[in-house]
Amino acid sequence: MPTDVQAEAIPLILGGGDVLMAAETGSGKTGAFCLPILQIVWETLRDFEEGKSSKAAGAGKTATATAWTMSFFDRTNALAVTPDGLRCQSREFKEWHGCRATTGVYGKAKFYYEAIVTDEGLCRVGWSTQMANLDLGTCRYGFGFGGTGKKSNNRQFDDYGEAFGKADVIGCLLDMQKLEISFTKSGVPLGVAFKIPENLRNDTFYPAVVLKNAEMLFNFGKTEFKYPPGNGYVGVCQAGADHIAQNPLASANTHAAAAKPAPNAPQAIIIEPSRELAEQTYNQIEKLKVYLNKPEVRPLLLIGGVRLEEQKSKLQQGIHIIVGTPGRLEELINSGFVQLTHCRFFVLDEADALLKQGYTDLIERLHKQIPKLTSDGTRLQMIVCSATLHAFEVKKMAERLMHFPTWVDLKGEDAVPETVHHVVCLVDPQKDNSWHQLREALRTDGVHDHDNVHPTNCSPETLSQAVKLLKGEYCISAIEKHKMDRAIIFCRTKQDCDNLEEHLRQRGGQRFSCVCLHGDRKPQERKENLDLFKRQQVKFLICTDVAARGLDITGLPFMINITLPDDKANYVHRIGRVGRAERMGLAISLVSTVPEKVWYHGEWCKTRGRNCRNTNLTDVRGCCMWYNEPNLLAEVEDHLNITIQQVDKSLDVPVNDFDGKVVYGQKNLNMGTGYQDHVEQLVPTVRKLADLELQSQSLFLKRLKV
Ligand SMILES: Nc1ncnc2c1ncn2[C@@H]1O[C@H](COP(=O)(O)OP(=O)(O)OP(=O)(O)O)[C@@H](O)[C@H]1O
Repeated sequence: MPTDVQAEAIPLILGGGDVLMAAETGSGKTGAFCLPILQIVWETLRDFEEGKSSKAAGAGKTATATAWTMSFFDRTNALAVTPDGLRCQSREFKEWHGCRATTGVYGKAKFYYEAIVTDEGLCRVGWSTQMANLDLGTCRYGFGFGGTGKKSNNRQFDDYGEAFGKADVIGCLLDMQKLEISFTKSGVPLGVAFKIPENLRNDTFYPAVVLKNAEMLFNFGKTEFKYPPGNGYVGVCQAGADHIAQNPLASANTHAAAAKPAPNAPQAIIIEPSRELAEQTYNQIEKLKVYLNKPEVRPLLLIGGVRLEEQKSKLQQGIHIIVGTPGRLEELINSGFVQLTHCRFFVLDEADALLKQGYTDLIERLHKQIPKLTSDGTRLQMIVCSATLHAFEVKKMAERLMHFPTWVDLKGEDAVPETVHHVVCLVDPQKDNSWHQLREALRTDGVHDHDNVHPTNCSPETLSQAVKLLKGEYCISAIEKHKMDRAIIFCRTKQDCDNLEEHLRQRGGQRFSCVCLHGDRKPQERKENLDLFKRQQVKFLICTDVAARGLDITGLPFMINITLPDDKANYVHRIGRVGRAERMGLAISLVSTVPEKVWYHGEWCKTRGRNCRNTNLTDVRGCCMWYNEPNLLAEVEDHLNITIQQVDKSLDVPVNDFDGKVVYGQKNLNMGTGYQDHVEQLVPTVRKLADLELQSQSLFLKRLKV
């Protein structure tokens, strides 16, 4: 059974659309893009084998040109054309992007079409010959009328008619008898704009448009014109066969690069923000592809930490889908080891993380290099997903790069799945003074090594140090209280992870067996540690935000936040490591009531934190800051529009707020709609309704008789 997001997104992707997929953690987004991609890639491979090289699966079917549309081919790269070929859009703010129609007209007759302005922005529309450049009106062969009330030909911009904008209908008239071009605005004639030079008398004229952050809809006469011009003009659609010519640049054949892809030219590129996620998605593809054989779909994982030679040799053997992290991927593309000629799917998983990690330029560079149409005429599809997709940067990127994307957004802005119970435990060193005499205290991050911290003074530094010590104790209490034998534990820094690992091992030995996953551990160790945890050979995985997103650990019951994440979106991702695939999960966040002084190594820190002891604050280019968790908590609550349940030091999770019968890590049998005995439950109510209906109808009939 598909999950909700899969039921929505898979048909859209199979149908050729660009999709922005925003659904809760653990809701099956990976399958939602891997399944349709595998299907289409496999179909395309099969067609190649059968010699049908240009069968356009999915998007391509609708995208092939019908007689009168704007061309998918004869256009500049940032101009998008809808699959029906009747709407053009460009979201470029700085440059003009243009397009010509698939068909043109010639000979002694009068022709007409309408262009409707459907958005704000700048438009210029009109006629051009094959010789014209796509920036309509800037050469001798293009004749345009612009929204600012100017006509232009050969870069000469003169006042004409009046300005036009959103919702206006521009009629474009071509009189090849008198050799005149004129325009109307919402039915009002604006007079002759251009005299067509005699030397162009026998040329074919094509409808043409150029846009700057704007959108226009075209009617070539297939549907009724809003303002039929009369006076002998015919819609271009209705022009006779002896008056029309195909635009030679409007056919896919003109782009016929080698139809069969080179071995190193994948059909899909999937970018992930971390090695672990890339590997997980790659494994998912490996699992799903077993249902598709002959031809075999070959995925390849491209991540740092793996020998380049190994990856290059795999590329030469032939690959179809690449899953990778941004750096390694770009390296191999730039050095020519990956070709983009046949890439028809460009997927950004955890897109907001990729953008926040500073990969915006890299993504744009890659997108620019990928042909918007493959050699067999299929349009590039872009799929972007995350549980926290409603970020400003994502929306901006979607506007720039995506082609009329559809949002699959089942629960609106960032939401926490019902399967995740999440609570906060306040750590208050002023109320809880157990830190005064701890015997086996956690080794802390050393921020206060040179401060005068002592239980007898209540300085901010002392309280901050106390919080660090208490959190080590609370973590153990949480584990013991909930008899956790499997949990993922998030710390803020790599050093905090290492210290907690040492603490748990010292305090519990095998009972608290644990491993770390963070950026300072070697790739091989990261992989081994994650595997150990997934195979349940260790109980606890201690990690930084490198593991906050996407990691899918079957039936993981518990998660502990030692500190709230700096980025509020990561709260959703961190707690989403539990409560996946309908299983229940409990997430406990330890939140300090007082400010905690923590490390923050900015770009000015020469060693980027390694052996750094600069405890000055960041405002004087030091490497520490005061972390204010109550504020962070308020931000998270505000973002999610909820109040997170608080529990006290006992870490009792109230059964009234959550269903006490829940077993974390298992599916909740009490959840759902109770459809099993749904009918029986409703029988008495339906019967009662039927009786009432009968009574009311009888009353009505009786009244009629009276
Ligand atoms: N149709 C399905 N039926 C049952 N289980 C499924 C289905 N689709 C996916 N799953 C399982 O659900 C779990 C979560 O899926 P996935 O990792 O794709 O979630 P996600 O939406 O990407 O979450 P995140 O936002 O945390 O990355 C996986 O274990 C996956 O195998």
